[in-house]
Amino acid sequence: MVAGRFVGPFRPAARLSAVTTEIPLATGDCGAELAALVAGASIDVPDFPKPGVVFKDLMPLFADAEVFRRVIDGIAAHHGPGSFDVVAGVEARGFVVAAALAYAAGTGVVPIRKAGKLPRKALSASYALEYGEATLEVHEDAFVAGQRVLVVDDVLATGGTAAAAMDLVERAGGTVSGFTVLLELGFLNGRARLSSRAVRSLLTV
Ligand SMILES: O=P(O)(O)OC[C@H]1O[C@H](OP(=O)(O)OP(=O)(O)O)[C@H](O)[C@@H]1O
Ligand SMILES: Nc1ncnc2[nH]cnc12
Repeated sequence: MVAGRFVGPFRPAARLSAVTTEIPLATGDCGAELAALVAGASIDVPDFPKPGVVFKDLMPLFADAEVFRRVIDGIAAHHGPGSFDVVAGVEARGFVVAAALAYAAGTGVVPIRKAGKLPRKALSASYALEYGEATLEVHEDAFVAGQRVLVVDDVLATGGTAAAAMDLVERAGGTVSGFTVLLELGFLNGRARLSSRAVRSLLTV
């Protein structure tokens, strides 16, 4: 695998003009191979969802069977068997990562949902993110007391979403074992806000 090259059948350059093929050396917390996979399968979309924001689109990574499998298996291997009891994922893109990782690791998955979607009594946390504000919720009985919860998402930007998600996990009785994302926007300093947590990103840009 060469950093910056697409490894699967998906070739966004043929479909999307926004793709950048000159990708700088990829670095992250889980090794050069996983960093390169994420770098090679994300697309920068300027001014989405509002002017000034460069949106990191990871849909090509999810759509490429080989890249998706290698990324999910790589996360599972990095954490090691038995290092967490359940995966929690943040709606919506985090669900894709969370469900696949839970399946690969042999655990269950707890969805942390946007407000108003859960049918039973839920805990809420409101927060700001790079391009707006939102509220997350989790069922109050989502976790067995002390259950080790690996929280996952696709992107770490300001850290507002991650902080709210982990706060909810702990208020619901879980013990956060870590927070893992595919892609971190380092210039937004989200990691500093999560300094008491074990944060891992496959790729930091
Ligand atoms: O670090 P932050 O600044 O909080 O931003 C990161 C969050 O932003 C995106 O979610 P979004 O709310 O856009 O939801 P989506 O997955 O439904 O698109 C992304 O999936 C993260 O959850
Ligand atoms: N720039 C960005 N790209 C994709 N997802 C995000 N979530 C917050 N900021 C983001």
